Amino acid sequence: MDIYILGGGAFGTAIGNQLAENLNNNVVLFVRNESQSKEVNNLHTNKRYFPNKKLSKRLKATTNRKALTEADIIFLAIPSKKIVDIISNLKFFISKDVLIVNLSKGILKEGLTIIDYLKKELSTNNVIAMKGPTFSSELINGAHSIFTIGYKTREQYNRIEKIISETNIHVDYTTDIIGVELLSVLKNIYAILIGITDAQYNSPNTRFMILTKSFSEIRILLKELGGREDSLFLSCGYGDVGITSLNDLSRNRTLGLLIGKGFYKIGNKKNKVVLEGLKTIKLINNLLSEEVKNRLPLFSKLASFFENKEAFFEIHFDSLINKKMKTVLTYGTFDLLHYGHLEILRRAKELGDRLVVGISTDEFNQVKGKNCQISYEKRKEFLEAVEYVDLVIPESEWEQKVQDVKNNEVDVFVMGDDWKGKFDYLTEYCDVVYLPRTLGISTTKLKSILDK
Ligand SMILES: NC(=O)C1=CN([C@@H]2O[C@H](COP(=O)(O)OP(=O)(O)OC[C@H]3O[C@@H](n4cnc5c(N)ncnc54)[C@H](OP(=O)(O)O)[C@@H]3O)[C@@H](O)[C@H]2O)C=CC1
Ligand SMILES: O=C(CO)COP(=O)(O)O
Repeated sequence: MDIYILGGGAFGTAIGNQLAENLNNNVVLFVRNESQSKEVNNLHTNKRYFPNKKLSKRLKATTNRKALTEADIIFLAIPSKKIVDIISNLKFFISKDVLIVNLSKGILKEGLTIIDYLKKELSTNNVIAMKGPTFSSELINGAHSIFTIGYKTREQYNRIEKIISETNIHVDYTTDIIGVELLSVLKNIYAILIGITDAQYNSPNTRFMILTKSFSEIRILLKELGGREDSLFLSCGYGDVGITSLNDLSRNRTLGLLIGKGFYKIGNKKNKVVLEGLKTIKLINNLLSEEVKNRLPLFSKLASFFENKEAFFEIHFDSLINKKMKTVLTYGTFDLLHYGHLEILRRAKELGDRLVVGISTDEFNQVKGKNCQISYEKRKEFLEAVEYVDLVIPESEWEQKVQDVKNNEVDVFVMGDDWKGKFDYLTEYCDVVYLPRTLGISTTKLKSILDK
């Protein structure tokens, strides 16, 4: 298999050297500097990145763009901010059949993933992600290391499986390519935060408190930005967040340590080190609504620190961490449960941590003149099976709401906006929110379809 690696820096060299262990792989680093190419080919070293390392004699290098036309697989091991320039310069030498593997841990302007950019720019779907808890300095020394492959077709996965045999590279895999891309970006952001925390507190208790909260925020971000929650359990998730946040080999964590100790000046244009996390905070922040940001106190604090060029990063534990548990209350009949119901329950739950749902009893429905298809007991069972719902209580009369709010220590009362204004009297006891209804679906509509 002919493998070309764009980038002969630390990571490109490390992974190339390891892939060269497999005698069926012809591995070539594509570099921009002729003297570096000669050094790799003749002296089998790349001293700028690994001063003490002799590389495999089987690892080659080139500066010749035409050579890329021979590739079966091309790996991208270049900083994300350079990708657009480099690919637009090389795209005429990259054939449609080649498998492109993105190793770079960043996103592009307007939140475009590198994968989506490559697909569009190279007019191909043959693009996959490969990210893991893998420091170059470890990989170059042959440490057993794992990556998550974010792929779409079996053929793509097979090709990777083939080239990693006989090496110390291992893989887990998912079809959630976007999740793999996002996690590789988010882990850098939170590694900066853990670095700051360690510099300021040097306390395992505090570190793991912030790390636990970081995982909760990463989970929210992953879901909001289109990834799958279960990808967090792969090596690109817990693995990469862990290695980058907790190890001083990480550049992002080191940046956090410098900020925490007061050494880092925001806006330092002279920096040559690849700091993917720094660039991505703003890009991710621009993608989020205010409602989502409110659920991400750690991320929001970091974003405002960089945006406002604050002099000192301070963790206000009371506001950042000791967020009081919020209870949300809503009411309904929930007859013939449908996706409009699920939508309102999901959005209600997002306003707090615990969702209580009052459902009208069969007797109360009679008072209201409502004809229900499903009994109270069955409707209760349905609702209890919904993951957003924590408690179901009976609603037997109109007047019970104030008492329910008090009994359940409710912070937010939520109803669909068809009730707008009707429950404003509850603002004396809690916040009152009217959520827009989901268009195109209602129980009335379902009943009329069933009647026909
Ligand atoms: N998938 C994974 O598990 C991992 C991925 N990474 C990612 O890999 C990427 C590269 O990181 P790393 O190797 O550590 O960084 P390095 O700084 O060590 O290397 C960067 C490479 O990119 C090249 N480069 C930079 N600018 C240009 C340009 N304008 N034109 C052509 N080449 C350029 C450099 O060339 P030159 O030497 O000539 O300056 C160098 O070869 C990052 O996105 C990083 O996040 C890192 C670790 C693990
Ligand atoms: O991605 C990495 C380890 O998996 C390297 O992290 P840094 O870029 O923070 O050094």
